Amino acid sequence: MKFETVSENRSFGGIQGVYRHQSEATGTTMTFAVYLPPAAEHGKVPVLWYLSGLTCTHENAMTKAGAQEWAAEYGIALIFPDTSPRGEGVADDEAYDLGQGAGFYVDATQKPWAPHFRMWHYVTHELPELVFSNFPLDREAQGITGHSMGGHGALTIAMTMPERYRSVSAFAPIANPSDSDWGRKQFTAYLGDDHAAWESHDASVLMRERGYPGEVLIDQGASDQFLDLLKPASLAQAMIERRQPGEFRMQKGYDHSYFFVQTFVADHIRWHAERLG
Ligand SMILES: N[C@@H](CCC(=O)N[C@@H](CS)C(=O)NCC(=O)O)C(=O)O
Repeated sequence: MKFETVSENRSFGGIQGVYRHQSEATGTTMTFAVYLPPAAEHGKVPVLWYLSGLTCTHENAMTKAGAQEWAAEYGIALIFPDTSPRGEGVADDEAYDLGQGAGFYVDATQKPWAPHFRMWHYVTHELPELVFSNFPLDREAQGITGHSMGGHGALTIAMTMPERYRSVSAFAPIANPSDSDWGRKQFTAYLGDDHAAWESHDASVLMRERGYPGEVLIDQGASDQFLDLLKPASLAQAMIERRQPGEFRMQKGYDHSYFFVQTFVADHIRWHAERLG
């Protein structure tokens, strides 16, 4: 699989790269970022996938989360995919929470989204094939995290493929999209009226039905301006019903922004590093 280098910068002794490739999954050019820690100079390193939220590209977390310092310290690589296909021939919507920048980590089945909006396949199949064949990454040591819409992606992907994603955490995830305006509108657009498909992309439903075989770490700002849309209580309730091991932390005074993410990112990277060994 071919890709081109957009930029590479030294960061905390490692390399923060941005790359571009022609994606078969989305039929578009996709940009992604990879942070390789210094340890990657000596052999394959564990990988933490970081999925971003609404309106984001590969760049938001890469420049705002402050994750590289901790990834360097714990010897773990970071991968930042984009959040949707983009471009002139790609369907879009005027709203910030539908279309480009809002792929919701599903494979759309409905018009006009189906031809390009295949972010589940992109993030779980195509991009892994590309990065594992081209970077010194340990395929057997993958964890996944994300923020908001990306937290939804991380949780649903990890609970669907726990044998592959050996650790999972989330920052302020969209926790119960089939019962939220951050979910119903997008699932109707991308997946139609097939509520079984909705449920297979709903972290609270998946938590109730299958849970995750390891421990789960969730951080949620207690002053998050989007609490009504994120619905953390649904996920916390589902974790209790499932007897899911893990930590669900309400962080006093924190909002939804990257100031919240950058405050707790070290805890999350340590969490993954400890489990990916
Ligand atoms: N209406 C807000 C909502 C979007 C929002 O808060 N997005 C979060 C994820 S759900 C984000 O990470 N924004 C980009 C950033 O803070 O860099 C906006 O357009 O900024």
